[in-house]
Amino acid sequence: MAKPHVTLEVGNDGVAVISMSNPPVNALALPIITGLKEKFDEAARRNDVQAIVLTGKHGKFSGGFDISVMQKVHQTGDVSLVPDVSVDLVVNTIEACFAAVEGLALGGGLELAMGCHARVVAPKTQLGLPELTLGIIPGFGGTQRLPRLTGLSKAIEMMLSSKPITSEEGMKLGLVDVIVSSQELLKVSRQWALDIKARHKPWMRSLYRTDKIGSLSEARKLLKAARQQAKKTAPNLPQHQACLDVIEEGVVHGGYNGVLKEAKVFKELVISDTSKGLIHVFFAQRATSKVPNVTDVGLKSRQIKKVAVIGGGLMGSGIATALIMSNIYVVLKEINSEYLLKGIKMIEANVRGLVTRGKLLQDKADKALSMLKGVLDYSEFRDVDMVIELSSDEIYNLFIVLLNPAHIMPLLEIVRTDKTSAQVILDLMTVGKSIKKVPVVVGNCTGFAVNRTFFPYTQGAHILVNLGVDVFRIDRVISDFGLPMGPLQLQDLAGYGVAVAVGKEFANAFPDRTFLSPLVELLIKSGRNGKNNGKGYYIYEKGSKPKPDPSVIPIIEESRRLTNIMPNGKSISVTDQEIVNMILFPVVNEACRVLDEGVVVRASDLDIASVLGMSFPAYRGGIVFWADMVGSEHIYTSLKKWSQLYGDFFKPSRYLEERASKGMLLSAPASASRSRM
Ligand SMILES: C[C@H](O)CC(=O)SCCNC(=O)CCNC(=O)[C@H](O)C(C)(C)COP(=O)(O)OP(=O)(O)OC[C@H]1O[C@@H](n2cnc3c(N)ncnc32)[C@H](O)[C@@H]1OP(=O)(O)O
Repeated sequence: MAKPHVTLEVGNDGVAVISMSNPPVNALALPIITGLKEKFDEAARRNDVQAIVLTGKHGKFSGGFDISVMQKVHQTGDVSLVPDVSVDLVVNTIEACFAAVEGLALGGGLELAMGCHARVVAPKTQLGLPELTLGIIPGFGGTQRLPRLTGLSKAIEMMLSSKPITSEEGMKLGLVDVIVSSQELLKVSRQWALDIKARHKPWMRSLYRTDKIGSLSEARKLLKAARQQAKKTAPNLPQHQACLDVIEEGVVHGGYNGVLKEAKVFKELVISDTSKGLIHVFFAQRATSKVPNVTDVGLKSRQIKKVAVIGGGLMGSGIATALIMSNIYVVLKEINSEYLLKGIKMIEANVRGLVTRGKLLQDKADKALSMLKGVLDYSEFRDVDMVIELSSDEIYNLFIVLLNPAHIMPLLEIVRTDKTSAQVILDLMTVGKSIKKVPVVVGNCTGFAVNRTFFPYTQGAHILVNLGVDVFRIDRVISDFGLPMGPLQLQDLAGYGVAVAVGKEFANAFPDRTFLSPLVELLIKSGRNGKNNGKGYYIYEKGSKPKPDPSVIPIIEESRRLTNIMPNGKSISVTDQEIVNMILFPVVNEACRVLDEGVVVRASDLDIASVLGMSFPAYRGGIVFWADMVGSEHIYTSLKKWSQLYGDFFKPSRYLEERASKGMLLSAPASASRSRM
């Protein structure tokens, strides 16, 4: 592959076209930034250059600053690896040129384009500043220029949500000056550049505009509302408040001062734990697409247009929903018309639910439902490209595992056994991606990757409850840590039937480390079934948030009497941090076993599985990454202490012990010989 480079071509019209080339997305790698500086200098020196157009090769402007540079900063702690671009390049140099943009201009890419005098953009181009998803803020002047081009309110929305807009919306907002076809992009850009140079069109230095910012009091009102909103929606994410502070600096003290503050805050955030976690997740998610002996052996995935799904239960209908929504025909097979009708109704309800929640347009919903056909025999299977069998999967030595609800949960576990062909895995990965899931290839074991790793999660909570810790405190502490809800509320949500069935399965598979809590059975006996019947640890009423139910306390006390594990019959006293650790260190311990047995290809796959399958906070980088940040030695000594006090549930695994004693990262590659795949 060609190295990242920047070219300069000067036409007879006197326009220099500076092009960035770094496939696949023209990320602004260090050689690109150096190349840009050199080519701009060269263009400024040359007498034959009248005007400059900046563009990207391969149909894309730029996907932004090279994120791997920030990963290097995390590995080395050397923040000086991030070049000074915002003042040095954008303010001092690029402001004299014109951007010809197509495909995408994200992050630093859009910031370069905004630094230019005008933006000539191809249709359907994605324009956005997604930096906050990486734990940082825009660092090439974006926090200052976007509000000045689109208005403060829209700019705040774009940065805080990280969602891109299209060129068409950008045109309405003032971010885009003109939309032209991709074929005409360069021609029109050259003409614009010459027109502006000749003063036929006005010069626009976006950094110094004030017309869209509004009055200081209006701006402060907007920023205050955004701060309050961010406190609620992103309580553990420092970059949101920091971004608003930097925007405010520019509003109060002018764009240039805003740029200076932005550069300073960017460098502080880039070394934050949040950025480390989120950037790890960015690359970890992409690494799941690289599966040894599947994606590196020259195979091509087959096109899957029609899939037969056998079984229209909860899982089957969820999978069928996901498939039809991605334009894949589905033949849904059931054993009788009653079940078939039920399955179809469930799919219709899934699709309607998405329309009601504003996630799908009605015409797309109609189109999706038209791709579904229910059948009672196999005659329609003639021309299907794939059959997904949900009841007796073992026959095929292949499983796919989706967590409920299957059409919403983003993770797809593809379970590979020694008889599964690489081609089938590859085809499934492709289908998985086309139904907008993230496929992770895993080995076969009870619970597969996610449920196996997280089986101690609820059990740890039950031990704590039986040791006398308040149920609602446990849930609060875990949601403050960053999971969407605590383990007991999660149990309410899943229903107690699931808890009993899953509990039995794990008790059989791992009797040495299963804590048998009588609590769920007691709750069922008292007529509770969690959210399903409105009564669990919490009371569920339509339209209001779950409320802790004080009448559950006597049931919990009964459970404590039965288990009798409180030391001297007294509740243990623990800090909030200890609650987090007593629940999550056993999960890390199980993750170690999963790594040791080679159930996942690499540790970062388990991070992605935990983030997408359990909603483990992405800004903590996933379960293994978080554990390595905490340190294996601390986890090991804590577990060892608790195992002596409270039993084998906490007993450290061999893998953890070994790594802790050697001071090794848990994520360092495990020995290949133990792989289950
Ligand atoms: C100072 C500045 O303000 C700071 C910044 O600019 S930070 C960067 C901001 N930009 C972003 O966050 C965009 C990140 N990229 C993306 O969202 C997506 O890659 C995309 C929408 C551009 C393309 O998506 P898609 O077509 O699905 O391709 P995707 O698989 O994600 O990426 C293709 C390859 O490009 C790499 N890549 C994409 N953007 C990159 C970036 N900004 N830096 C480094 N590598 C990048 C990916 O890692 C992947 O590499 P791989 O093939 O080796 O795994």
